[in-house]
Amino acid sequence: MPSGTTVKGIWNGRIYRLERLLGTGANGHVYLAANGRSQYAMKLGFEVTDLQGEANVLASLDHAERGRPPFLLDVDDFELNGRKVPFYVMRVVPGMPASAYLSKRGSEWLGVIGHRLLERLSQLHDAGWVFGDIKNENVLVHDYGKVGLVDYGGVTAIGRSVRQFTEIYDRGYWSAGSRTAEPSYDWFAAAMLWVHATDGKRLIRLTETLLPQNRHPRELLKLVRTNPHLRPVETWMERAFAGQFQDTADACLHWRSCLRQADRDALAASGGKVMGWMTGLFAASLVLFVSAAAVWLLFY
Ligand SMILES: Nc1ncnc2c1ncn2[C@@H]1O[C@H](COP(=O)(O)OP(=O)(O)OP(=O)(O)O)[C@@H](O)[C@H]1O
Repeated sequence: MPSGTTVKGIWNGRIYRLERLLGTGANGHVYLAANGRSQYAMKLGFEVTDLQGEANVLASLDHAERGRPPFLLDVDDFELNGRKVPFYVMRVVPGMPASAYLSKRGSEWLGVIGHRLLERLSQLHDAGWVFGDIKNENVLVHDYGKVGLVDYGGVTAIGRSVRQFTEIYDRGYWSAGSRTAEPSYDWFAAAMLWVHATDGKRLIRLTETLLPQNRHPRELLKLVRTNPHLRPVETWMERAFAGQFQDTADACLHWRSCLRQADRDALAASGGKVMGWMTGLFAASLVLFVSAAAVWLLFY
């Protein structure tokens, strides 16, 4: 719909002015919308049941996480050419997809962003939900690595079947487990996000060339072990692919300890008197990776 379109809710009567399209997906269009001087994200749906399902999940999350301001702000229909179009209004999540942020700001931010994503997942898991559809487009990153999630269409109560997922992030696709909503489902997808964000070309080539019966985490680990950006978190990736954390708090702790270890390795590597250029390069990449993380670990 063109910017400037006015949307008036039939039931709640609130009026919004559409400013621009923020994004589009399988379930609808999301617009930046203004009501007075405030800006919101408005999702207009194709299917009433899908949109209602997402709004219900957002309302339950707001209820479960009462300590923070509500994310879901309005749910209504409006009339367009004699047809009712369902919509809901939420807070704007600022930022850009994780891989764009890493390309722009440098892969040394992976440590901070990865930890913040795990913290957000930990809150969701504690409230009894699994995010389900973790993927690059749904993890938005802004100032100093702050992480926000969008698209709650995949959020599923723990124990049910995941409602919505993206094939290459799905552990079922990689023969690494079921599609039951468990915290480990999100750990796997988070690990895939980091492979995708730092080594997308090789990952896509792998998915195109592997026979379905050969899809297995060991193939993913080959990518991880030959990717310098992921070397510091290699043991975390192994455990995430195998679902081997006690809970998401444990996954956060292990991520931090990987960063600390990388920090120590970088210091040790730079402490030698004579450094070959290979060692120097390795140390430089490690220092780059951990410098943001170290500052953050000290002051966070
Ligand atoms: N609250 C928000 N703040 C800012 N941008 C948003 C917000 N919600 C959605 N977006 C943008 O709109 C895009 C599409 O939204 P969303 O993912 O909810 O649609 P979808 O139809 O469920 O997509 P998909 O096909 O990936 O499931 C997102 O990738 C994001 O860029």
